[in-house]
Amino acid sequence: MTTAPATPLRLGTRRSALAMAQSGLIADAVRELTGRPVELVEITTYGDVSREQLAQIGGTGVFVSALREALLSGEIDFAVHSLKDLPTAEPEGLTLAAIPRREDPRDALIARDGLTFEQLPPGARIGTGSPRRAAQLNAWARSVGLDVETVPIRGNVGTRIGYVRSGELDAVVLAAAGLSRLGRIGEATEILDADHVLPAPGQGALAVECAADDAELTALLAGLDDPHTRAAVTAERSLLAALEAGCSAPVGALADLLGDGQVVTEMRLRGVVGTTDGTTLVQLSTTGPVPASPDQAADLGRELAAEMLAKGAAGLMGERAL
Ligand SMILES: NCc1[nH]cc(CCC(=O)O)c1CC(=O)O
Repeated sequence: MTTAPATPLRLGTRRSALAMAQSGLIADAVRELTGRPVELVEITTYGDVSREQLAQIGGTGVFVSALREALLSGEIDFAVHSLKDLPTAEPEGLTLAAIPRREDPRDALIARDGLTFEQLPPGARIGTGSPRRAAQLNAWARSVGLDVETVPIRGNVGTRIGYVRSGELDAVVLAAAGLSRLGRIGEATEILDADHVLPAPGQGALAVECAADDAELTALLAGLDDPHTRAAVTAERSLLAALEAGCSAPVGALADLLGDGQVVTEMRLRGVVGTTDGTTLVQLSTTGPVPASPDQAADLGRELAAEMLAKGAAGLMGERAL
């Protein structure tokens, strides 16, 4: 008896090197898990704006929308996003079927001459387009008497590393996970401790999205889900949502599961919001029981947000990103 070859699952992806790497990883995992063929479908955006201009008006949002439209129209079956680029509100008709185990959530420094942050010389210029990174780097510098300057930059990972290689900047800060997925983590000169720089909510995690009414695919993809990662990022994103901050707000958050040897005993959630010059930070931490459900994880995020708002967090988020 012969069986017809299974119809390939269509995975929609952006064309950037990072998006292709992330989609490739998930495509491999889906093939292994289901035995089904997976084909990558490149999604481009239409209109009269160039890619350069797209990046300037906050490119990722535009691409998230394009992928989501392709999902809703049935042009593709599923899509992979960097969770940190997804707005906290989930759109009607779509579901985050899987949040796989996340990579290192921390930020990484790529500095010239192998330097670490605290080894940077006076006047050093550090490139980052993120007000969250600028706020925390400037606060850290201040606390150790380091005289450095953060400089706004844009562009994809390769472009940003290029500013250091060309000598235009002394250092840049990028997500360690993105560097790992591009095979460039070896270029990091320091992985920044979360006690100094809290990552963006959801950083290092991928989100696999499909149509909510595609029950068969939702069930297949659920095999890639990591409940611990889902709990952690749910707490981080609920903190972000409760602060009513957008994805470009100067908000950092990291949830981790604390253990006693092999046994996970509680979840800790740390959050920060600050002015980009680093003169004022509201930074708090809380712990709760290991969440039994994403809803319970979200409660921890809302609790910490309430405490941060009581300490003046709202006033720090009005500041416009540089
Ligand atoms: N906003 C761009 C973006 N979106 C996701 C990542 C890296 C991968 C991740 O955080 O999961 C990056 C690059 C960066 O911040 O260095």
